Amino acid sequence: MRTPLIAGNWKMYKTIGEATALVRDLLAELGPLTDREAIVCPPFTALAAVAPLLVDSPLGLGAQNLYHEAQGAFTGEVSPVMLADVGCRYVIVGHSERRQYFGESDALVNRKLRAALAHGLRPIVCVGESKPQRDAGQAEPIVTAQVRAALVEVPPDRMSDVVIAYEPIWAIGTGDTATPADAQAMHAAIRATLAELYGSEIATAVRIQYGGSVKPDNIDELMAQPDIDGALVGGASLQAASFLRIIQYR
Ligand SMILES: O=C[C@H](O)COP(=O)(O)O
Repeated sequence: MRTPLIAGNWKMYKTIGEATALVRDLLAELGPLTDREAIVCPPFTALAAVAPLLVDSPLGLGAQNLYHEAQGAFTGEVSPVMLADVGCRYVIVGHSERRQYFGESDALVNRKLRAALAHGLRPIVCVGESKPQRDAGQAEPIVTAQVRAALVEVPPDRMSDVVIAYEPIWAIGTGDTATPADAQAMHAAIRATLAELYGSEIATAVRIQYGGSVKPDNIDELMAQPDIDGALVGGASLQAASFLRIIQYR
């Protein structure tokens, strides 16, 4: 049985003071989580301030990116060792904004994913098609190819730590969510690809999140789909009330 994962990706928002205030507001309202997991992914600068607030709380901690080396002369980068050290359990890898604005290739995404696993982090690897790709009927082959590329040389026994996030690029920050049926269809295609790569037992156990304009008013219908195992939430994770409602999907 898959435990759904709701993750808040705060992107490049929240100073240390704002981040700690939001975490305090979330924890004030959030009861114990028994059938789901929830995490926040603040910017790097707020991780160390947020981490102690989350100890023994229902919320976990993730980062938004990492570099694939443990240490070295890589000015400006942050390593998986450092993320584990600050208390992260998860790290987002290959978000479409990183692919689009920072030129991250499938090969780099794969290196980052393997580095995360090597240092005890759970990667949330993002895949998704653009609007022109969807309009051309190429969404499924493009997304499943991204999944295959991200998982090169990832052995079966590490797949229980991998989370996949399907985020159609045209749905991110636009208010234009994929319909639950379209999202479900892509999630099923991703799971079929996982079954080809690893067999059905492992494929059935991997969590596949949906991301892209997830809001309080669409989370319930999305989570009702059989292959949607959580959400990667951007804008709606920046306010306590909306993120709490998403975590508390029915
Ligand atoms: O990582 C989160 C996604 O990019 C979705 O962002 P959004 O919820 O603001 O559309």
